[in-house]
Amino acid sequence: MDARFVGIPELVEAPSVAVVVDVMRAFTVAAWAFAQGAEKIVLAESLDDALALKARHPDWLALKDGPAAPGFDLVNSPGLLQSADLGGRTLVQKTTAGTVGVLAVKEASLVLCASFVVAEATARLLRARKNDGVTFVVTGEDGQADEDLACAQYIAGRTTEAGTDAAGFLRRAAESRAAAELTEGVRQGVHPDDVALCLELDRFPFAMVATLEDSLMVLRPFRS
Ligand SMILES: O=C(O)[C@H](CS(=O)(=O)O)OP(=O)(O)O
Ligand SMILES: [Mg+2]
Repeated sequence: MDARFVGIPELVEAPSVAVVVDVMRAFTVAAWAFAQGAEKIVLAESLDDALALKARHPDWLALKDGPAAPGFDLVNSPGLLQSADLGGRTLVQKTTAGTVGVLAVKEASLVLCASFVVAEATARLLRARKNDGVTFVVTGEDGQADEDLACAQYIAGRTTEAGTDAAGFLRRAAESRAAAELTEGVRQGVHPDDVALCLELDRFPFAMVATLEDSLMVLRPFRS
């Protein structure tokens, strides 16, 4: 498998297969939402779009990163989501990096959203698909976020070599700028357990696949 690692600004044309990685925190949060029972997550283009979708579907829950805001029900924190009952619910998610990365590759034939908590399930799906080339979208810091790059490189390694050791990749994520900002209170809408929850390798057995449904990008868990 030929693995390419790119930031969002480098996405000039849609790849065939894209794995969009956001460890801290969008796709750790998405996985937790499914673990808490959510049926699907609609990835919104903007905060206004998220609120408009919720207005059209009053039973949907809107989630954003940063501080809580009027009209939004949830923030982008795995620690805060852990106690939410999301059974059967649809979420609308809008974040700074993760959801933007997915919308940039919505024309791809296969779009996976990934983080360490679904790493092996993501690699398993890629192994089963036997793709020649996979584009990993490193969503944070215009492709420089080391927590996302480390996770992408780990998943690429697991896809081709089952024995890839996670320790060094997890260490890089733990030492990343994002981890420091979450720990030091630079970012808002944070639970004290967020960094640790983002570093839980293979916490969940499912991958996450995003598909276009009626012109919306919709994320669902995929159990192989
Ligand atoms: O919620 C997050 O950690 C970040 C946003 S920010 O860097 O705190 O503004 O969003 P994400 O898209 O999950 O990287
Ligand atoms: Mg991030």
